[in-house]
Amino acid sequence: MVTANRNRVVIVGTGQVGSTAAFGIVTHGLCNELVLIDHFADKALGEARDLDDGSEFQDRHVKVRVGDYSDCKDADIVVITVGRKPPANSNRMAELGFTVGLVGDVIDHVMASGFDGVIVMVSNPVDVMAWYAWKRSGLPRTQVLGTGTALDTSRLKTIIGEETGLDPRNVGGFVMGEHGNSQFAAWSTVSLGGKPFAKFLADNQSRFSSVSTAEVEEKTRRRGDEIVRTKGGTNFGIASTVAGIVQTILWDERRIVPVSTLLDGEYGEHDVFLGVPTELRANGANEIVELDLADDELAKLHRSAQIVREHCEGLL
Ligand SMILES: NC(=O)C1=CN([C@@H]2O[C@H](COP(=O)(O)OP(=O)(O)OC[C@H]3O[C@@H](n4cnc5c(N)ncnc54)[C@H](O)[C@@H]3O)[C@@H](O)[C@H]2O)C=CC1
Ligand SMILES: CC(=O)C(=O)O
Repeated sequence: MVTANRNRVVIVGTGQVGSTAAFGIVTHGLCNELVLIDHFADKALGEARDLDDGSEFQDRHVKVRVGDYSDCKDADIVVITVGRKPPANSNRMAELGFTVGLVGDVIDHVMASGFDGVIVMVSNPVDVMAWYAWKRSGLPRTQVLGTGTALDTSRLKTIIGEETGLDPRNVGGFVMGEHGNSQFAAWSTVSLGGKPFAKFLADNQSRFSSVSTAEVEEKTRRRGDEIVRTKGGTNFGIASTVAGIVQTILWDERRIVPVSTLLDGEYGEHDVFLGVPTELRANGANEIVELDLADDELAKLHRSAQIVREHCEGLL
């Protein structure tokens, strides 16, 4: 449960993703204190100083400082972004061997501090790492979540916005499953201006004849790879996603976000973390919204579960 005064967020890993997420948290003034930890203490120190130097021009002062694992004891949220920039032409599951040792070490240090807040996992492969962090930490299910398909859902909306020329915030619905190649757009949930998206396209053939759901879905799936290819990693989209999740939890906003959370019977799945719409509260990931997915969508969710579960095997 977060403290009433929304006191402290810790980010472990201050590379491209961690430092940009820190900037998002600072610019939105989400907490009183932001503590940065990195394997290279000088890197965290430099980022903290640089972030704090904008204090005069921020709406609210968030004190940013470098810290160590003892700072996790009283933290409300620990965000984990350790890893490495994704290699070109790789996939997220291929990062498992590199990341798992780092994440295990981080979880042990965080828990040794006496931490009892919410872990937000970002490191890839995020669904596997969130499950591993949940198991390894011994924390309740609500207190460990991954960013899941929250970023992919935002990407889907952005791409629909690009294709139609409309504001992406007109789009409702979810990308679900693995934050990886087996993710899927749950088209039965996707709407534009309140109309099912497929019906919206059919009703506006003359304007949007070139737009297809298959193409939008594929562009969404490939968006991360495209950005990695062009600039060597992704940071802004995920940073906004992390800041949004942190805000929702810290301020007990109760937004429904497709974070990666433990399925314990929902959708007929057990013991696996996947991106599904979940109500976020001050204590983390609460009720999963169990949608009436179409049969083909449910089959895709099961496929994602199978892939994620296979990669969890043997990690403990
Ligand atoms: N879930 C998602 O949607 C996304 C996940 N990611 C993932 O985020 C992770 C980080 O990516 P980048 O920031 O681009 O990499 P990066 O290489 O820029 O930063 C990684 C940072 O982690 C630090 N680090 C490594 N081991 C550590 C340890 N044991 N303790 C403390 N710090 C440690 C490094 O010193 C470095 O500063 C990767 O796993 C990447 O795949 C990236 C974008 C989106
Ligand atoms: C790197 C990654 O996971 C993404 O941008 O989707």
